[in-house]
Amino acid sequence: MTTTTKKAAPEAGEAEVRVRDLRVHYRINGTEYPAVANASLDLRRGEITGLVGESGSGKSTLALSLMNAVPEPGRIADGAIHVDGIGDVTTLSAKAMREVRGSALGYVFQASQNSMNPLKTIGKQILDLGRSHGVKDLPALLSRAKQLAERMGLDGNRVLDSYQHELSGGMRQRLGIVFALVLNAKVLILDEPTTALDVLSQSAVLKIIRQVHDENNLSTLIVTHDMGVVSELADNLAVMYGGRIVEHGPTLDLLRNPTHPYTKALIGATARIVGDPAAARALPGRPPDLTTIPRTGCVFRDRCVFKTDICAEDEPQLAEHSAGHRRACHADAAVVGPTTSKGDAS
Ligand SMILES: Nc1ncnc2c1ncn2[C@@H]1O[C@H](COP(=O)(O)OP(=O)(O)OP(=O)(O)O)[C@@H](O)[C@H]1O
Repeated sequence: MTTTTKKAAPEAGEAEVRVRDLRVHYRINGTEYPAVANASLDLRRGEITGLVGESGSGKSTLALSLMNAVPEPGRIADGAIHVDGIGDVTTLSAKAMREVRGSALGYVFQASQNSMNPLKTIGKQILDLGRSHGVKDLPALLSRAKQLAERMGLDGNRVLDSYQHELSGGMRQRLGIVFALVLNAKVLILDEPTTALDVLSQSAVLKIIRQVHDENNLSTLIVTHDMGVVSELADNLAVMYGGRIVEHGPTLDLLRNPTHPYTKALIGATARIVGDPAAARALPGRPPDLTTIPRTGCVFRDRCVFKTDICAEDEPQLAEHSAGHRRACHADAAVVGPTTSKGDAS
């Protein structure tokens, strides 16, 4: 007789989500182009990971893949995404995926503040969410939603009785986070969670995200093009360019010792990190779009001040540079960092 033992949930620091060799394609005019290529990333229990990079680098596509929710004309072409207790989400049926979305995997998509149901109050939408996931104690669910809304600085009773059009963009963005957390998801994915907020509300909401993350020992991924936003919040940062993760490591280590020229340039362009807006330097050039991402060699080489001949021929692979710090670059790490000159983070 065989006995099955339920696998224990991961301890703090263990990987709850493991993305391996992920490739995601979009089809444009009959041709498939990779928006994410060879991406491998762990989301660890108790840690906030910031996924940063300029617009178009593939961040949202990677985040959507974690929910197996890449829209047409996109598809996950290769790789695996293991979520603890669920399995490889790339192989789950649509029905199984619907069950885990929201309950195990909480998500706030970009612009989700515009995607609430305009015909139902927020409270009714919370009840619908609960029913669709088989929640028995609906009053308890509403009370948790109210508490979370209050944590987000909102008037709980008022927002639950409101329709979307009665709420500001900032209020809706906070409510998006409430929806993501109300079913006790263990993995939280936030795509640009604070873009509709002014700077003060932004930092208040980020603080609350950190508290709720800590209290519930979550594995959290925050996607943003604004390195300043996540540098104060995330435990580790993954930097994307041209669909690749080009550097990944503990936040402080990465900010002090960037080992990829793109990370270094991003840091130098972020006034909040540099400290002096006048010293922040915009990145020269523009990122590639899907059709112009180089198919061979390093995707960043056209904008790289450290490029050599090999960069046109051979794509650098993400490899360990120091404990927990990975980079994909042919240039010597010591030549790229640390950031000390004017305009760099120091
Ligand atoms: N539905 C789609 N059809 C075709 N191409 C797409 C689609 N969605 C995204 N892309 C392309 O895929 C690439 C990656 O886009 P993605 O939105 O993942 O990047 P991002 O880093 O999240 O950027 P942003 O911060 O602007 O959302 C971009 O070149 C984008 O134009």
